[in-house]
Amino acid sequence: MDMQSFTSASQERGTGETLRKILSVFLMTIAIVSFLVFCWTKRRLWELAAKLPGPRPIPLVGNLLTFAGCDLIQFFQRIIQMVDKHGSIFKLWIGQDLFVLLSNPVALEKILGNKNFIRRTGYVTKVGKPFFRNGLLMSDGDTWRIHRKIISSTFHNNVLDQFVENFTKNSAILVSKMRNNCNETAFNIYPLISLCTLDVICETAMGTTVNAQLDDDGKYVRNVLRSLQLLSERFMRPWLSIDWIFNLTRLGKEQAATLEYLHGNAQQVVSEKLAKFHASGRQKTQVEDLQSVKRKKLSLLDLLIEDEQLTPDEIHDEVVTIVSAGSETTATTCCYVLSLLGVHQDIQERVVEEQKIVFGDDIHRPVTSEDLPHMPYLEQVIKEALRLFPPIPYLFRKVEKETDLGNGYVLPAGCYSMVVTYTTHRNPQYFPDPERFDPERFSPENCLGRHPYAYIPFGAGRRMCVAYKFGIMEAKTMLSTILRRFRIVQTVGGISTLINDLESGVVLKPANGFNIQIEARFADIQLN
Ligand code: HEM
Repeated sequence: MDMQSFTSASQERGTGETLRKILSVFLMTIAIVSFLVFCWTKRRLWELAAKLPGPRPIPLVGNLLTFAGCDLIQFFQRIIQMVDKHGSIFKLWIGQDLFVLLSNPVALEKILGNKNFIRRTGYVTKVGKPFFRNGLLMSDGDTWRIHRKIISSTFHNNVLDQFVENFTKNSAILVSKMRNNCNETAFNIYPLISLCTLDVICETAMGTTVNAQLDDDGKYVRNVLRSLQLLSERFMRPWLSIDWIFNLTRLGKEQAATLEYLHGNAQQVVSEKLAKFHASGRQKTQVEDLQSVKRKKLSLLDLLIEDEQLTPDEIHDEVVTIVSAGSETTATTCCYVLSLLGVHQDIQERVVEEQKIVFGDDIHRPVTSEDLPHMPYLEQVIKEALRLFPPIPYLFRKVEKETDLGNGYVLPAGCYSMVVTYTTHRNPQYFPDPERFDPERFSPENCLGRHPYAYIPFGAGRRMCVAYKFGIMEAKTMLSTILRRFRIVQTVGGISTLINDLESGVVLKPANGFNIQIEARFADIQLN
């Protein structure tokens, strides 16, 4: 190499190095400025978070390690222990996200009662979206507002009354299956009840008979039940919320196949119903006209199609959401009631006495919609069971605006609130001796003056369960049908076994099931 080319090569190297230096200074400056902007935008959140009680976080991961390696039972227990330790308002950092756990009715009212706080958390939505797509549970903003109004109108009292016939039909199948378990030592009632509520919800929501109770190994039934388990499993593993990681796992692949089948099935039902509606000349039913509702025996899907406000895809998402939201919740409610009555025989007998007033000794007469208002004590029992064991243990909302909770704590905008229903319902100020099962708490006189957010099994505010009346009516029908025929002799291990075993998946239920022993109230039950 001559001198000239050596000089120009070293000049080029020098220029390259200078450029590299300028680039690294530039990138560093961007990183520092971004970090400062990030800190600046978060400063108020951090400032207010610092004033909230809670366990000490670790930089970057926050309190995530508290839950490392937890199964669904341990996760729930850890949350309850933390409420015991830190009180009814405290914070948890999950990575960079601030969660404030609330069990205080006054604070709850400020969050759940705020009509502008309708978004749930990003995490819940991310994990739930593949299942429920854009249905009510997942949507927000104008889509949610418009859809909520439409769906609420389909749950008209006349439509609900018409569904009682369906509740009764499926309850009759349930009790005929329960006969096989009569006088056995003990059995888990959950699978039988959940197949019954699945039959009910598929028929009332979609108008399709899936015969879950008569063929529990059918493809549809297997897929629905498995899809709900998969949802719980993913929900409990935050690292699986990252789609590409989840999609590589066995769970991810199984979920994709399950959902492809379920959504395909629902799509087909929607298309067939749409075609039928168009062929019938698009006649719309007036839900206010009881006779017409009764004559047509319409499902919620039929009503949404007739309404002609939602697109076929939107209808699909809403129907899939209703099927998922409406089956396990009511099933666990009935199972808790039966388990509690197995422990509290005196209360069980009082429920049966009330049934005798309505039905006499007729154990076979189907429940009608007219019968249901005549079972106020059974309703109190259901409400008290829902107090002790709310099927949905947490409610999430994004706190969109800084909110003063009124007791020295202020929630920063951008944090998430996580309402812990289970501990909210055990506040001795509103429910003295909270662990005691006492349906008298829900007598009309005893409810007077209670804080409206002290009892929230169906949520509260604008996003409260859209179908709570449906849930109560279905539970009453099933329980009336069961309790007129069978006595719950005992609940294995009593209530403490239920409590120690609680796992918070899609719903809160004991991991080892609801193990009860039953016997026939009348000898002829073996023959009918
Ligand atoms: C005893 C039974 C039930 C219980 C305990 C229950 C409880 C709940 C709770 C706690 C919420 C969330 C409320 C919130 O975030 O504030 C909810 C929402 C919902 N529930 Fe229920 N539910 C029951 C039965 C049903 C049934 C039978 C259906 C359908 C037929 C249903 C459909 C829905 C839907 C679609 C939502 C979402 C509402 C929205 O975000 O606007 N639920 N339910």
